[in-house]
Amino acid sequence: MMKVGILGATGAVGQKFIRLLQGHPWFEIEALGASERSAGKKYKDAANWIEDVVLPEHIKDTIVKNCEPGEFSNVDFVFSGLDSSVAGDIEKAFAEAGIPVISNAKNYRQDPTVPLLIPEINPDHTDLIKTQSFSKDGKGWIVTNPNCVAVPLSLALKPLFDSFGIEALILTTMQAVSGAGYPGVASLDILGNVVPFISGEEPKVGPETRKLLSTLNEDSLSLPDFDVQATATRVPSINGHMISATVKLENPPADLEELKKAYQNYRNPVAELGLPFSPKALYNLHDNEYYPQPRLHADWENGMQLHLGRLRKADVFDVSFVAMAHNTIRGAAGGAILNAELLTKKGYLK
Ligand SMILES: NC(=O)C1=CN([C@@H]2O[C@H](COP(=O)(O)OP(=O)(O)OC[C@H]3O[C@@H](n4cnc5c(N)ncnc54)[C@H](OP(=O)(O)O)[C@@H]3O)[C@@H](O)[C@H]2O)C=CC1
Ligand SMILES: N[C@@H](CC(=O)OP(=O)(O)O)C(=O)O
Repeated sequence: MMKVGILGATGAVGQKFIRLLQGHPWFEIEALGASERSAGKKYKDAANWIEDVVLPEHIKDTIVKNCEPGEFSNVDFVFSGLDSSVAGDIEKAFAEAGIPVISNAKNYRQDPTVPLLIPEINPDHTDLIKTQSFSKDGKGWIVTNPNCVAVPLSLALKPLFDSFGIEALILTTMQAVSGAGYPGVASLDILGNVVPFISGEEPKVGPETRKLLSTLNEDSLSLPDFDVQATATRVPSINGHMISATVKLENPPADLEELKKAYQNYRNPVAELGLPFSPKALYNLHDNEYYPQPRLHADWENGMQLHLGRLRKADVFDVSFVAMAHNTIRGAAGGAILNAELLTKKGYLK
């Protein structure tokens, strides 16, 4: 068993890590960290537990630590669910101290030496770790998972990108309230309502999607140059970010059957590795035109599946679809755990 620490353990994503790591066959929680507001307290007193399962007994009385590397000397690596206002400095300090960091925060996603990782899309990007110089002995490094919209979007685009090439896309997101953390969006803003803007969200979607779909040559990435126009909205669903997208392709398919085949024939590059958090079926192609729906489908395959619906030839551009995935599982903590599993199989974590 590897011993793991969780930075930002009291937050929405930190709590999801605690929940998802219960009974994990390879990783066990050794240490929990948060701000100085929480440090020194028992976890049950520091965190406002919002998961819909009982707070695990052995976590309740664990004393929360400050997020300082010296307090995490017993761990093999840390997951970070830190607020991005502090994640940059803290994650760097851990990597410099020789502790690998598997992060959810946005701070290092565009660093050219840091893998922005989705195992089913770009598992070879893990080799960028060798180009990092956080710690002299190479033991400390950072790997990030993408924004919770870039995750379902890139998964939905990958088979299209490989089969037909992408020229441009236009998308609108419908993002669940859990994406804003806790307490998040004020109830008077979101109940019975839609808010047509999420601060800072739209500019991340294009660059992260292009990095995920880039090719690793030697020790640097060569990025595709398709344009992305995103509109990010907040809707009153609890979990599951939905995206409506229309895509212009370089070589459009002849018909809908050829389009569907691109998904059906997509070879998941990590399918054979036996990673515990891998969904059995990566893509769920819904034929029912009323699906996918966040409330019905976000939890399928333990929240790790990508749901696709309304797949059709478009009137404007070439292809339209709706994509949906669980934002705090596939788009955050679950995605990070899957990343750690891949990094274990590849020998980066031991
Ligand atoms: N929610 C989502 O769907 C997704 C979130 N993310 C990213 O994950 C991260 C966490 O998000 P979320 O859980 O929603 O945020 P929360 O606000 O719920 O949690 C933030 C965490 O950071 C800790 N923290 C804040 N300030 C400090 C500090 N100065 N030193 C140490 N720890 C500190 C908090 O501790 P304390 O309780 O003591 O204040 C808390 O544990 C963010 O970077 C977010 O952008 C990524 C993908 C999806
Ligand atoms: N901004 C996302 C959640 C998030 O934290 O994104 P990022 O990890 O890119 O900061 C949302 O509101 O749904």
